[in-house]
Order: sequence, then structure tokens, then C-alpha cells
Amino acid sequence: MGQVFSFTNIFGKLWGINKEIRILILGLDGAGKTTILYRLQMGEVVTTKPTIGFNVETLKYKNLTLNIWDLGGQTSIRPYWRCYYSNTAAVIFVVDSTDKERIDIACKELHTMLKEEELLDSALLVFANKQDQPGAMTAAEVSQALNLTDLKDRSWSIVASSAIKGEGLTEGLDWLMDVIKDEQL
Ligand SMILES: Nc1nc2c(ncn2[C@@H]2O[C@H](COP(=O)(O)OP(=O)(O)OP(=O)(O)O)[C@@H](O)[C@H]2O)c(=O)[nH]1
Ligand SMILES: [Mg+2]
Repeated sequence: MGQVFSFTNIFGKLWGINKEIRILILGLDGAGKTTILYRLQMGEVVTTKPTIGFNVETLKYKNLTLNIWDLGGQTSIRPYWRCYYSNTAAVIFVVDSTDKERIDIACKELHTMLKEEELLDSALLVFANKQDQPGAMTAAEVSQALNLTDLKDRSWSIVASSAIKGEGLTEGLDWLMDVIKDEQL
């Protein structure tokens, strides 16, 4: 009981200290999820292999402790995403903005995922990634292709990013932290 009412516990919770926040990074294979995870954690571009299973890293960001789960996006692995949904504060959905052929598949996977009961309260941040590549769809084009304006009763945002150049990632995460902090009050 003493532990429950301790000063650090109460005030830590008020300021978001101690609280661990679970975030999933999802999206089709090759979108840049693992590159984004390690760019956020280490500030570097790492060499990646297709993720079979998941990577999980803890990141301290603005007084918050984020547990970020990066799941493999290959077709055969996507059915396992749902095993990770419970207690998820936010989903970061990563799109390869150059992959026009598969944007409809990305759209379908996104909306299937968002219908899941366990994710009804989760915020959504979409990264329109690989903006450094010629011919990349803009964030507005990706937003339209993903039918994001159809989303009701959910905090969502889309941010143009390049994980390789490190652009847009902090902007996206700042938006997400503001939403998560607001929802905790
Ligand atoms: N040009 C460019 N390449 C990127 C960017 N982000 C990631 N990549 C490259 O895209 C490839 C796939 O990146 P990953 O991070 O492994 O993709 P993933 O989404 O984790 O893929 P799975 O693990 O298979 O689901 C790698 O060669 C990355 O270097 C980006 O913003 N721009
Ligand atoms: Mg990966």
C-alpha cells in the first residue's frame, strides 16, 4: 500500500515519469520500420535485414519511457501483428511512398488493423517514408490513398519522412507524445 501512495508514484504519474508507453511500428515489408526504430533510438542509419518476428527497444523521450515494438511486415508474418495489440497507446504505420503498386494493400492492412477492438483507443501516426526518393508520393497523396479522412474517433496524423536523412521523425514523435500526454490527463 505504501508503494501505491508514494510521492514518486503519484507525482511520477502526473508528469508522465515512470509510465511505460507501448508503441507498435507496423507497415508492409520494406517500408522502413526497422530503419526508423534504430534511427530514433541511436540517431544512426543501420543496415537492416527483413524482420522475421520483431525488434523491441526502449526509448526515453520527453520524460516518457517508450517501449517501441517493430514487427516484421512480410505477408506471411502480418497475421501475427494482432498478438501484439493489447495495451498499445499508439501505432506508427510506415508507408514506402515510392511503392505505388502496393499502396492499396497498405490501405487494406491499415484499416483491418484499426478495426481491432484492442486498438480502438490507440493514436495513429503515419509516416509517408522515403521522401528522399524521386517520384515518392507526397504525404497528401499517401493520406488520400490510405483513406485517412475516413477515420473517425481517433487521433491521427501523417508526416512526410526520410529515415535515411532523419527527416520528419522527430516531428512525428513530438505530435504523438502530445496526443498521448493529453489522453493521459
Ligand atoms: N531511400 C530510403 N530508403 C529507406 C528509407 N527508410 C528505409 N529505407 C531502406 O528500405 C529498406 C527496408 O528498410 P527496413 O527498415 O528494413 O524495412 P522494414 O519495414 O523494417 O521491413 P520488414 O522488416 O521486412 O517488415 C532498407 O534498404 C532501408 O535502408 C528512407 O527513408 N529512404
Ligand atoms: Mg524490419
